[in-house]
Amino acid sequence: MFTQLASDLDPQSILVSVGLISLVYALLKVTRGGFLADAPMPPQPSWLWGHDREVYENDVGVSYTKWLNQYGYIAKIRGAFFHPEILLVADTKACTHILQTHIYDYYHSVVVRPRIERLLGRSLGWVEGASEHKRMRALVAPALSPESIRAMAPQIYAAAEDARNQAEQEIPAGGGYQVVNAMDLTGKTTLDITGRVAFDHDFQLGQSNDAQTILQAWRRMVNIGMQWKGFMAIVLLRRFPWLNHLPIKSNRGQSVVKVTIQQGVAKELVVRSQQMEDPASLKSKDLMSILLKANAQGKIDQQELMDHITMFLMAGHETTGQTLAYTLWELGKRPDIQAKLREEVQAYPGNPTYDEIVGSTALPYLDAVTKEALRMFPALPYMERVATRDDVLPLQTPIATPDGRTITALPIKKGQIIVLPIIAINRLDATWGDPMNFRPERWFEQHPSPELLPHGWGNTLTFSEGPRNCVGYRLGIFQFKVVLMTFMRTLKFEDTGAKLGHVMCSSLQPYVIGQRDQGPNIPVRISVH
Ligand code: HEM
Repeated sequence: MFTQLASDLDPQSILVSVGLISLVYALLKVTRGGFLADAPMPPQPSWLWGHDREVYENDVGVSYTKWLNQYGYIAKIRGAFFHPEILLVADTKACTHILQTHIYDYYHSVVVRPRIERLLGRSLGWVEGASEHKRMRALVAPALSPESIRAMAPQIYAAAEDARNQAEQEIPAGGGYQVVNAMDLTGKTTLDITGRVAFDHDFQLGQSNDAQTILQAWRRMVNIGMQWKGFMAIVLLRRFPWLNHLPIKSNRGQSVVKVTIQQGVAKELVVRSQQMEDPASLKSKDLMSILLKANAQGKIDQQELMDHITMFLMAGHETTGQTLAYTLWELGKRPDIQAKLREEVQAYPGNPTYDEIVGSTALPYLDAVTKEALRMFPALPYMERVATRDDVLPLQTPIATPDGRTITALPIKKGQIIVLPIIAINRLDATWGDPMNFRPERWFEQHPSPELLPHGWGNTLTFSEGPRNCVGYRLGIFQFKVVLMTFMRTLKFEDTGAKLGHVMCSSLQPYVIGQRDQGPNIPVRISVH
């Protein structure tokens, strides 16, 4: 009966009772003020929503960027329902402290971790603690090394060319054009690449049943998360983590993608492995061989195998596909940049190797467009952590306290929630000058303040930094460049005039303003050049 009752509840219907509970909570327990007194706070938070509602109602990152521009590289905000203060950290030294030197003292927060588990399982993005994390990372990292990506290159080029040819065939002949959702085009291309290079699985350019089921399940989940109830779910789960364990609809809905993958393509891969003569002797360094071998040797059980497949299928394609879609949109709005990029890639003879394409010398403008796209549109716009012990954050840029002192370090308490707003860090005025301008040329210039630049790839925080940075960043960048180059050679992208809004729903999600209920969409006009 309890299960039935709980499953009928959605975040909106429990709002009133939760409001009352949180009021009692607030009266019984001092949950704010005090420890973060030295950090500046934007004025006038709502008594019930704190600053959370403003963050949600603005475009992704806009409020964080505004506050950090205003107060320096540290600020604190109030969370909804009397949540203890949340610390926003953009200071480079503090980021490095959290993400590199003290990484294992900062766990994914109570909102993030159970969500990752429901979405993708107990794989690398979920695991905590030095020894388990290092074990999983050491298991999969060889599949994503430069050596492995060199071996994948022909398949990545083949998949990109197949996707481009298919797109060309769908364009009406005789100088016609088609309006497509760039998210669909790039999403199925990167899913196809991930299937081929990591799992030796053919998603038939997004047309196979497996591909359709996975893409549709993800889209349904994102559509729900993009609505008001998605915001409510996040603030409620953060305030009342025990809600994570209730079988409410919004929690169960997040498992659909994982279940779809694990009952479909992952199961099929496992069955295939059971038919192999001796998986323990597999020599290949592709992800599937590494996982099957580890399973056959008893190093990982079948559930862990399934969870790694799920994590890598989704993390491997969704992030890169999204950034590519945003790039096609920007290039549609900026024909001058598109023409310059096309000129460079068309002049390049043949397909560059991994080593030629990965640096900035063989195709410098492609490299600059890639860095600019990843700076402006980080697929994961925020990271949220919780301190597992009392700590002191060192600061690169001293901050002025509300009582007029200047401090160079900020003490924090165990349990402190910290948001590392990647998208805001990548768009700060003081660091980037004209951050909202898509300007690849900036990557040929001297950045104004090197000590203020993040320490992650390309001086951005897009792939995070340190021992838990994105393990697939080399593959992400390589497939991004290959697909963009392949499309640019013969396809032309133009603006449709649609105005986009952006929302955080597990990752950065675009929608056409006025059509948010229709889900992620970046309409672009596509023709043969
Ligand atoms: C443009 C593409 C990509 C972006 C922007 C991106 C971004 C990120 C970020 C910011 C993190 C850190 C998240 C956190 O700590 O909360 C991360 C972790 C991760 N990424 Fe990526 N990623 C991309 C592509 C990929 C690809 C292609 C793969 C796999 C083939 C991948 C697999 C992972 C995994 C497994 C982790 C967890 C690493 C760990 O905890 O040790 N990502 N990614």
